[in-house]
Amino acid sequence: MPTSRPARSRKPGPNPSGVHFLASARVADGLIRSCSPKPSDLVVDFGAGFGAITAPLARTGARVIAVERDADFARKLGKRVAASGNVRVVTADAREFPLPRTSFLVVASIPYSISTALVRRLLTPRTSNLRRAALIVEWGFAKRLTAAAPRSREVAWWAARFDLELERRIPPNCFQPAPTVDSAQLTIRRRARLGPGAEQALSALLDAVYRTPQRSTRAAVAEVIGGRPHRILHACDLDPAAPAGSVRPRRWAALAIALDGNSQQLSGK
Ligand SMILES: C[S@@+](CC[C@H](N)C(=O)[O-])C[C@H]1O[C@@H](n2cnc3c(N)ncnc32)[C@H](O)[C@@H]1O
Repeated sequence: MPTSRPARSRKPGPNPSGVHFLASARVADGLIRSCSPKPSDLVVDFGAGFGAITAPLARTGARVIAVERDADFARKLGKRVAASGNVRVVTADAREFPLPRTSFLVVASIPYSISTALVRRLLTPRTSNLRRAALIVEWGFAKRLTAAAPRSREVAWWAARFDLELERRIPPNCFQPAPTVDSAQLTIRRRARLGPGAEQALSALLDAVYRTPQRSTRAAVAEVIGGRPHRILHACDLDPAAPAGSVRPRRWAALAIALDGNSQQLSGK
């Protein structure tokens, strides 16, 4: 896996706060490139700090919302980006900031302490308008989210509807001060939205799977659809005998789409 050599970006100055600021312009650029924001896009930077990501984001011409909880950081960032005209700095907690009601991107080096809460807000709701995200997160967190067979129903729900990819390792020396852990660039891309019927089927499948992940795929699916699931499992190329918890979440999404299609055919829709 490639690592990124740090290329210094604008220094934030003395840092008694314990916050790990991104100090690599190359990492910031890579993050932005993977979302390729256009001037018509709305991009949110959560935990914007002094703008290591906000400032290069502003140069893409996209509309940028920089959310920062620390009022002093937010004030300094506001001054830094005042001339750009396309950045709104908001002093707020990222866990409560109202998410955009239209399609949006997220490019951010998020505070690791709120990673789960933030990703939950972005990926759990059926109505989420998130289209794409590039996040710097703790290495272990990125590994958990991108595991082929997630350990929890929650992560499987995210991975069934979004492509979650661990793009690259980001070493501690890309930050100032350097953290004790490795970080990662996590890229998130929404797949085609499921219809309401397929989403309901997916939710029921994941409930059944993660209640007893070690039982067979055949048993888990039979619980949801009743009767014998052999034909649909075969059609979806799923091994009936494999442990349900070993199946990739995107395969559950494909099965949910097939189940929804079957029920629509049966009801003559
Ligand atoms: C890892 S630093 C990243 C700063 C900046 N994005 C950078 O890359 O240099 C995380 C930032 O998130 C801010 N922060 C911490 N908790 C937050 C929260 N709940 N909501 C919004 N910002 C938060 C911190 O003040 C800090 O500026």
